[in-house]
Amino acid sequence: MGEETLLVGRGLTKRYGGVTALEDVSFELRAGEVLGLVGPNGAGKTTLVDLISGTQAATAGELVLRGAELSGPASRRARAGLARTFQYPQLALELSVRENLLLGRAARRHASLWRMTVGAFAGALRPRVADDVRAIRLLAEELGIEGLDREAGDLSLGEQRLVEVGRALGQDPLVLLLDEPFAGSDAQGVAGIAEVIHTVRRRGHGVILVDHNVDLVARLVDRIMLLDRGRVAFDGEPRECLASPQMQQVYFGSVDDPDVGSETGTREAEVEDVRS
Ligand SMILES: Nc1ncnc2c1ncn2[C@@H]1O[C@H](COP(=O)(O)OP(=O)(O)OP(=O)(O)O)[C@@H](O)[C@H]1O
Repeated sequence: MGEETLLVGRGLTKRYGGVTALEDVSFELRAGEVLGLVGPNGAGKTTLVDLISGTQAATAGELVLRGAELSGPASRRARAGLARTFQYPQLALELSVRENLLLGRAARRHASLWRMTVGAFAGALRPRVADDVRAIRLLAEELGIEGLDREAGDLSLGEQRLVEVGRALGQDPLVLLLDEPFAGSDAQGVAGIAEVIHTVRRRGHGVILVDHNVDLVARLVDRIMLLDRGRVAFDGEPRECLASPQMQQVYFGSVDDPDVGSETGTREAEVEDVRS
């Protein structure tokens, strides 16, 4: 793991009217690091991912990516090196798997879908298309994505997730934000997504992985940040996090129950069982 600081968040706060979704959250993601973000429903995990990706504007706080302020709309942040997936995959359902993956390759180069469309019509993309198509064939092989000509709308939820994660990897992100990527995935999907996480780490870039499955997260990440009601309850080594009183308190409301494993084991079984 590299020591270089990749992304810093300071004092991030988000209020929706009277609801405080996130309160004074600070964190650091180092180059080559995978940070797990866990916490019960409503803890603020998706809100944090939204604030980082620019999907939502922060009420307060700042973000710094490789020493430069990270701000503005999601498209600008994508060009700066951020890629994300959503809790509910957001593919262009009428396009093929190949075309969806191509969108990822193009997103880093173009300011917006609008400019991308104009660019495509103007022929600006043409010289790169052959390279992109080749790269996508390799990417699909690596992740176990089959049937590149299928319409995205015909895919199962798990397949859509894998394509969305593949599309995000195609952006060659400095920071990849994955919001519950395993839900609805079968074993092959989980393996493909884990491969993406390892690839980003090997490149010396960073991943923030949100998931309910604490056990699975603990096996894939270098560090875990536990959120509880919008605040950071724990930030440290996965094993220490699993054994921490904060973990017991947040998930069970008691520090006496030592059996976090059985709870997370149940969730893992859900991942295995939800075949799509
Ligand atoms: N658009 C919104 N308007 C009002 N409140 C919101 C909005 N989005 C999120 N919230 C609230 O902010 C809090 C944090 O929500 P968030 O979705 O970030 O939690 P989460 O940890 O991702 O939960 P889950 O695991 O269920 O996805 C919750 O209380 C939620 O109801």
